[in-house]
Amino acid sequence: MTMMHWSLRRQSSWVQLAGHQGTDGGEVLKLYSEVEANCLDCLMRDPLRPFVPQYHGLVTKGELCYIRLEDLLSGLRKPVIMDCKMGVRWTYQEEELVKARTNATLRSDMYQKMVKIDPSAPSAEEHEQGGVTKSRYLQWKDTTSSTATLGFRIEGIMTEDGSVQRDFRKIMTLAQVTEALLFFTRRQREILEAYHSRLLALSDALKNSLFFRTHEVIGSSLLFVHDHSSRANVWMIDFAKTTPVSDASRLRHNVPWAEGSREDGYLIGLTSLITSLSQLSEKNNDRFCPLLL
Ligand SMILES: Nc1ncnc2c1ncn2[C@@H]1O[C@H](COP(=O)(O)OP(=O)(O)OP(=O)(O)O)[C@@H](O)[C@H]1O
Ligand SMILES: O=P(O)(O)O[C@@H]1[C@H](O)[C@H](O)[C@@H](OP(=O)(O)O)[C@H](OP(=O)(O)O)[C@H]1O
Repeated sequence: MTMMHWSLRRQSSWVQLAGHQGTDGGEVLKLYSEVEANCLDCLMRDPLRPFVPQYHGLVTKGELCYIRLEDLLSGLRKPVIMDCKMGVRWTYQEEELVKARTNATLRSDMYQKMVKIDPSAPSAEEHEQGGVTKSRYLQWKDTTSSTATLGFRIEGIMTEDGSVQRDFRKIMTLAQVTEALLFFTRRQREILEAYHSRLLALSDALKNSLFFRTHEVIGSSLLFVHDHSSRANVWMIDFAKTTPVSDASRLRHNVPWAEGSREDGYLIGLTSLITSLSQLSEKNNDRFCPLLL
């Protein structure tokens, strides 16, 4: 499979098909989720459609049902990929917090992951119990990365040799984001400018999107993809936790989250990315690869 899985745990949720002759390219199949299928249905009729992989409906294979999606890596040679998890509250929906309070199961796997990253993160009580609740773990992840402050975090980067770097979770400042973007693009101005333009176009489309106005977007990513031919594109992916909001008139997407507000902070993240890319796209910026100037 050429697609990248940041989470090996979920690899089994995906199937990749070869492109058929006479079609535009390959398709990938993602394990069916009603929430995600509903979102993709709406998105195919929304101004955001050009920013989302084309959705071709459902297919059943054996006992499992899958969502058919355009393969965003189709036709690219040695693609370089960056997955940015968007929003100030990337991982948890409000109802998950409520559930977690009533059913505070201790997770030893999450405790282990926490200790591996920072042995001093769990409290004395959590150390004693050898476990943390899921909501505690997810909130800790959000607040110890740029998620809570910059409204997004870089989950991982796959370079053209296929190796995956996941050392970006501790990034907290815009200056560190800029360094990561320079690493990701290998300082190629054309690619940085292409990403910048694409994000500005996305920002416009979001303003006109009924889908965006009416949905709490949680756990969604922007997938940045380019290859050696300097083709560069950004896509919105993963809508498995994106849900409609009944009183949508109050959703702003650009304010911090307070419990009950259902705000996701998606636009805070987009603005951070645009700010960083616009600084790099400035004409006189001297941080590009000299050969490519
Ligand atoms: N349409 C697509 N074409 C090619 N690759 C894709 C496509 N959609 C997703 N991917 C790849 O698969 C990865 C995981 O996608 P996604 O987030 O939708 O799945 P997930 O199973 O919910 O994973 P996660 O646990 O990372 O949230 C993305 O980072 C990307 O590399
Ligand atoms: O990326 P990490 O640090 O390994 O942590 C996982 C990640 O936050 C997933 O989003 C989450 O699944 P959901 O998105 O489905 O909540 C999963 O919970 P899980 O183990 O309960 O599935 C976590 O273990």
